[in-house]
Amino acid sequence: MSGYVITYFPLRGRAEVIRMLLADQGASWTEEEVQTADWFGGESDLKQQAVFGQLPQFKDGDFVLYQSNSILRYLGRKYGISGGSNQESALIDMVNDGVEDLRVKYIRFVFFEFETGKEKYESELAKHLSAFERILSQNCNGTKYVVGDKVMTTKVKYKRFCKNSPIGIVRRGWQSGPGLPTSCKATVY
Ligand SMILES: CCCCC[C@H](O)/C=C/[C@H]1C=CC(=O)[C@@H]1C/C=C\CCCC(=O)O
Ligand SMILES: N[C@@H](CCC(=O)N[C@@H](CS)C(=O)NCC(=O)O)C(=O)O
Repeated sequence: MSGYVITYFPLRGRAEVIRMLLADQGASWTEEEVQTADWFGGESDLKQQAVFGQLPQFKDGDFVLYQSNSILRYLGRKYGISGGSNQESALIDMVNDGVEDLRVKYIRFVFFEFETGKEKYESELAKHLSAFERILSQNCNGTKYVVGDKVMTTKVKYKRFCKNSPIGIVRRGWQSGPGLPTSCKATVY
């Protein structure tokens, strides 16, 4: 066993990309599921323990880490998939930060504008995703990854949270997938 533990709600959410990265690397991990009622009802003292009062929490043996993107970068460095130079790493960070921005839009939509903002969200989504497609297409004519040409150097994968609402990142290859806007080329989970 690797000694990895992901503690999160029973959701894909911010834990899913960590799971994807580990799965891509052939690593195993344990899941600690926190029920949202316990979390918000104060039954779990994890919220007090959590550095910023939030999940996911990631453990690598005794090493405990929070912040999903920090966890991704930690694992990226650990597995040697965070870029072959300072500039490659910066480009990877740039794309990941772009995904974070999109995630925030998605969260706003899901939690605050689900009934009222669906049309707007979906119409703007293609535009947001086209930025990632442009980056992908500019590297090796779109046949490889966001950065570099080696397998696992940097990869983007969209994840489907709900119908036609893909978001999320994992450093991975890309291809057309079902359930996405027609202009979007990405793999859907
Ligand atoms: C029952 C929810 C209780 C947890 C509330 C929590 O503060 C919200 C987490 C969202 C924040 C970022 C995400 O990706 C998280 C998930 C966003 C949307 C749900 C997507 C469904 C899924 O990923 O499986
Ligand atoms: N920037 C943090 C955000 C973490 C976050 O928003 N966590 C949510 C779940 S996705 C949470 O713990 N919500 C419960 C709470 O805020 O009490 C990260 O990327 O890990």
